[in-house]
Amino acid sequence: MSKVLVSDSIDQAGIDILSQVATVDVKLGLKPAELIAIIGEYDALMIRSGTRVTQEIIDAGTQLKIIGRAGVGVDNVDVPAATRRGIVVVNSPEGNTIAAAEHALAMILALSRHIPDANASVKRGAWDRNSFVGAEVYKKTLGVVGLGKIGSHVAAVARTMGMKLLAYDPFISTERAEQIGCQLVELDLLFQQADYITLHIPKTPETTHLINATTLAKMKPTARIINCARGGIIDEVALAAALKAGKIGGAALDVFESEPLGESELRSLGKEVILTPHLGASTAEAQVNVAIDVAEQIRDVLLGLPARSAVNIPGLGPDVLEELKPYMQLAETLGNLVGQLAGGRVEVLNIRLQGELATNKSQPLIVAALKGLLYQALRERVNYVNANIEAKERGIRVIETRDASIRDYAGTLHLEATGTLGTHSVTGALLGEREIHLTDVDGFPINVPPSKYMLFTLHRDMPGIIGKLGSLLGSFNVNIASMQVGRKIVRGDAVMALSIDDPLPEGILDEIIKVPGIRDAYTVTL
Ligand SMILES: NC(=O)C1=CN([C@@H]2O[C@H](COP(=O)(O)OP(=O)(O)OC[C@H]3O[C@@H](n4cnc5c(N)ncnc54)[C@H](O)[C@@H]3O)[C@@H](O)[C@H]2O)C=CC1
Ligand SMILES: O=C(O)CCC(=O)C(=O)O
Repeated sequence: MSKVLVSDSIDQAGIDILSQVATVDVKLGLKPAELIAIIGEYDALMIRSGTRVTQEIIDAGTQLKIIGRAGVGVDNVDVPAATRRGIVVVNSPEGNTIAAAEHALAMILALSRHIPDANASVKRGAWDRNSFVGAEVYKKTLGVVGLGKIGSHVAAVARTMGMKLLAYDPFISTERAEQIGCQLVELDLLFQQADYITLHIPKTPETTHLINATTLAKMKPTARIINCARGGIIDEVALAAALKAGKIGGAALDVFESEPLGESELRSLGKEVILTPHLGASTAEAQVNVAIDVAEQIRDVLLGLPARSAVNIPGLGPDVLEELKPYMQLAETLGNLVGQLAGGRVEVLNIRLQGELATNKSQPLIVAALKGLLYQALRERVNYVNANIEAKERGIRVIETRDASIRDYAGTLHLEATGTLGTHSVTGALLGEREIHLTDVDGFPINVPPSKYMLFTLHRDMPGIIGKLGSLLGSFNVNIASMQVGRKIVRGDAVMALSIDDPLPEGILDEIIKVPGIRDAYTVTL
């Protein structure tokens, strides 16, 4: 019989499901070394946010087939390490949506009416009605940053309380925002106009310290900020300083840069600050939902069936998967690339399956391309199962065509996306069995393997331009690993594809497009 280790507190409903197919050991509060010492015995590990599943733990889990996260965020799991070891990582993308949204709404009201401090004062024996005069949310402006599952629910409820809604989400269409009753605006405008700012975004390199001294300075002195998403999106030192100086009105935080919260200025502040110990998902209902959702997936995988919310591998049958695997990777890479070239808010994605890919068997490649396209917005939360639904919810129209007559390689995939940076296209193929190559960018033929950091320019093919770009990158200490120019006619328009060793430093794109002959430049991280 398989063995499952449950190392965080999980609802009994989940344990009951696991017990149908496995011996279940519940061991809470294990130290990393203790977990490393025993994980080798187990086929599956089920966790919440308390256990950090590091590379060492994954390496020690020699029998592990699946890690189940009973919740949304998988940032406490080293997913790439699990993927490398062939371990499926599953989560519950929706089981605690309502709980987290209601916690954010509770924070908005509790902050407005000083409920935690008023309660504490009565319990201390006082009857002080003057210190706790609050503010109404009716007719106030709520700025929702991140209009995904939780943000949308917060917005929908806030609307019924008579709040005016602004939203910032570069990956959501205007139509989708309007359906929820939100006006999509740029972040600066949201910061300037909102009375309440609520964060519902993942923590990514782009969102880390999104709320910092500079952005806090743009807010109203009465603004209240709520973070029930992820610690680290707010610079806590800057927030405490802004609150102390009266530069903003209040803050309610459920998540922290480091959890459990250690020494912090925030603890010393008064009724304008509410702190909860990562309780967003802590409702009886959500805990049953996530426990059942994740336990069922662990059970299925242990029985050799696919998982419905795998964050790192497709929920497809093993035969199809084996055959299509290299092309799935190609489709994902091209989706990610064209999404970044087209900018946010992609409205239309054209996918052409060419050559031997022009058959119905290749259908999963469409999902893989969408997964790649949505990666910048959703990170690990987009998977092969939900990519279609997520794209639909974002108002992305997918047009698929097949052309078996195009046979320059065995099979090629052509993707064209229209977003905030206009329409861009990429084509790719496999060289040999599985080496991905870009064969065309924006209609210009090239032949380069994609790399983690890339720079593309659209320029005029003329003497000296490569040298000038090389020197400019050199002056910013950017090392070029490879470079190729694609052109249709000599001295006409051309595309340059550069692989670089590190991400481009800020501001350099503006300098690049000043180089005479260069019309546009795009940087991507794959
Ligand atoms: N406090 C708690 O206990 C809980 C916290 N969470 C956290 O709440 C957050 C939101 O979760 P969901 O709504 O389920 O996720 P979701 O994936 O449905 O929505 C996230 C939204 O953020 C948007 N986004 C991505 N990058 C952005 C950026 N740079 N600027 C603005 N928008 C951006 C995406 O387009 C997407 O619409 C996550 O960080 C999740 O881990 C989730 C459940 C419980
Ligand atoms: O397990 C928990 O309580 C944390 C929930 C959470 O943050 C998530 O699902 O992303």
